Amino acid sequence: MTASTLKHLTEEKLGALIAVSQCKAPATTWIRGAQVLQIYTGEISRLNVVMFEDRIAYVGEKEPLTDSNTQIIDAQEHILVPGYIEPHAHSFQIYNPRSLSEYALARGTTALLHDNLPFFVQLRQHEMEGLIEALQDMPIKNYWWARLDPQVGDSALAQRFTHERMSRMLRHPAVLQAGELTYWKALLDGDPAMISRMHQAREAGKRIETHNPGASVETLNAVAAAGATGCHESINAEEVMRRIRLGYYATLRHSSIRPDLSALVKGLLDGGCRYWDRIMLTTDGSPPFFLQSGVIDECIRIAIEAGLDPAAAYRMASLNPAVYYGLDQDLGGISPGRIADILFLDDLRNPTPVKVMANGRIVSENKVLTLTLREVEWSRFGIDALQVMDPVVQADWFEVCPPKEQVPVIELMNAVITRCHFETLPLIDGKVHLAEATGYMYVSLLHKEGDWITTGIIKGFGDFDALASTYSLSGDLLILGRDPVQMAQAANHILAQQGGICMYHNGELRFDLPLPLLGTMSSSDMETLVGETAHFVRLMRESGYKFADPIYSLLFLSATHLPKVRLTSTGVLNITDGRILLPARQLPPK
Ligand SMILES: Nc1ncnc2[nH]cnc12
Repeated sequence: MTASTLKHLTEEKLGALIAVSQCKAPATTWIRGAQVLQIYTGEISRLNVVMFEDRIAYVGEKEPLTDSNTQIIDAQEHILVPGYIEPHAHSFQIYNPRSLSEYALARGTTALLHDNLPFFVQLRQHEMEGLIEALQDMPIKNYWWARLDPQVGDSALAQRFTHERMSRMLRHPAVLQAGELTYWKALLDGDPAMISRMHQAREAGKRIETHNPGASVETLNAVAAAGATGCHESINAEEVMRRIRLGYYATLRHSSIRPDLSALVKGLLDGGCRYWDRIMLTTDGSPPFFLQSGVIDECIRIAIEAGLDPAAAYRMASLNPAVYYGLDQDLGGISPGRIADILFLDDLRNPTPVKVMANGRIVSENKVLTLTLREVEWSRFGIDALQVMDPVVQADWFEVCPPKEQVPVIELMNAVITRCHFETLPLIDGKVHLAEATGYMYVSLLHKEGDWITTGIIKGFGDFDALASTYSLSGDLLILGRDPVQMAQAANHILAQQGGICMYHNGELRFDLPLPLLGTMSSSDMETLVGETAHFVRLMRESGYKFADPIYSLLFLSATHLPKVRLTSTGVLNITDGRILLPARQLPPK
C-alpha cells in the first residue's frame, strides 16, 4: 500500500505548520477576511484562515507573514464552511466511484465513504485493494465500507466473504466501517460466521453500520449489543430518537426511494430534539437523475428549509461524520491542523459552494471542477465488461408454468417493496398467457452465464413490451415485459453489448444505456447520466410505472434483504418464510 487518503503529515510539515501559525514562516495561502462558520460553536466571525500547503495553520484575527509566493484569496464576500462528508455512498448506481467523486467534489462534498459490495463480490482481493488505492491521493477523500454479507440469496457470492478476506478489508486504513449489515437476522439468530465478522470489525476498531428498517427497540438493542454503531434506516422522528437513545448515530436520508429528510427534521424539531450531534446526512446511493440538484449540499439545503438552525445542518454534514469516523483531527472543521477542505458560500442558506478548496487548492468554481481527477484504469482491477453468455435467449425461456392453478404474482408496492398474491390468470397448455391480462408482465432473472433462469409474473411495474437490464444486485439479467419475443430481443441486445439497460417497444429499441463496467456502471460523466436516467424515468412513467425510482426497482428485484418476494438463483423466493414459490429452471449446457 503506497497511496493514502490523507496527504502524509511529515515532521517537517508539522514544524512548518507551527512556524506559519506563529508568523515565523510565510503562509502558502491566506484566505483574507471571510466570515467563518465556526463549526464547533456555531458562531460566525470575520477571520483570517492561513495555510501551509494542504493544512490549516492558523484561524484568527492576526494577519500572517507572507512572501511573494503566498497566495492571497480575498474572501470578504464569502462565508466559509468545512467540506461536506457523504458517509453512505453506493457508488455503483449507473455512475462509478470516480464519476461520483467528480460530481460530488464540484458541489462541496470533499469526502465520500463508498460501499464495496459489487466490487468485493466480483473482484479478487488484490483487485479490490488496487481499486481502493487508485482512488486515493485525490483532492476528494475516498473512504470505503466493508460489507459483511452479499445481500442476495446466492451461495456462490456468500462464499466470497472468507475470514481472511474480511480481515484484510477490515484492517485496510481506507476502510472506515463494516456493513451495512443487512443479514442482521442471521446475526441475531446466532450465526457463527456473522458473529465472527462483527467481532473482526470490532477488533479492527471500525464502526459498524446496520440496516434495520422498522426495527423495534428490542431488535436495535440486540444489534447494538453485537457492535453496531450507526443506522440510516429511520423513517420518522421517533425512529431517529430510538437509535440515538441506544447509542447509535442516526443518518437521515434524502434519497430517491426515501426522500425523508425534510419530514425527519420537522418531526425532530416538533418533538423538541436537542441532540443533533449524533446525526449525519446522506443521499444513500441515489441514481444520477436524483442528484441533479446536488449531493450533500442539497441535503443541507433541505434541512435548513425544514427549519433547522443552519449551524446544526452544516455540522451534521461535516463535524459529526468526522467525529464518528475518528477523523476530526484532520477533517470536519476549519481549524488549525486540519486539512484545508474549505467551501466558499455566497449565503449560509445556500450550501452549494461558489468555490471549493480541497487539500488547500481551489478545485471547483460554480459547480465546475477546475482540475481533472486522475483517471482510473478500471480493467487493471478486473472492472470490465460483464462476462456473459452468448446472445441466444429464446422467447420460450420466459414461460411461467405454475404448479397449481393459482399463480404467485409479485406486486410492486413501491419502488422497492413487493408482496405476493396468488391469482387466477389465463393458462394455455399449463403456461400463463398474458395477452389479455392488462397490468401484468413476465419477469425473469437470467443467470449471466446462462446456467439457470427464474421466471415469474409481476404487476405494478407498468405495462411495456420489453426491458432488459444487467443492472441488478445479483449481477444477473433482469428481463421484464409483456412480449416474450421482444424480451428475448432486449436480453440479446444487452448480452451482445455485455451490459446495460434497454427497452423495446413495438419492435423498436426505445432506450439503450450501455453499462460497460461490471454491467452496473457507465463510464460517462455524471451530467450525461443525469440526462440519460431522467429520460429513462420519463419513459417508464409513460409506460405506467408509478413509483419514485424504476432504477432501484431493477436493482432490488434480486436483493434478498427486502420484503417480501424476490427473484433468486433458486427461484421466486418468499422472503418471509424462505419458501420457493416458483423454482428456477436449469438451462441446457452451452
Ligand atoms: N442496501 C443497499 N444496497 C445497494 N444499494 C443500495 N442503495 C440503498 N440501499 C442499498
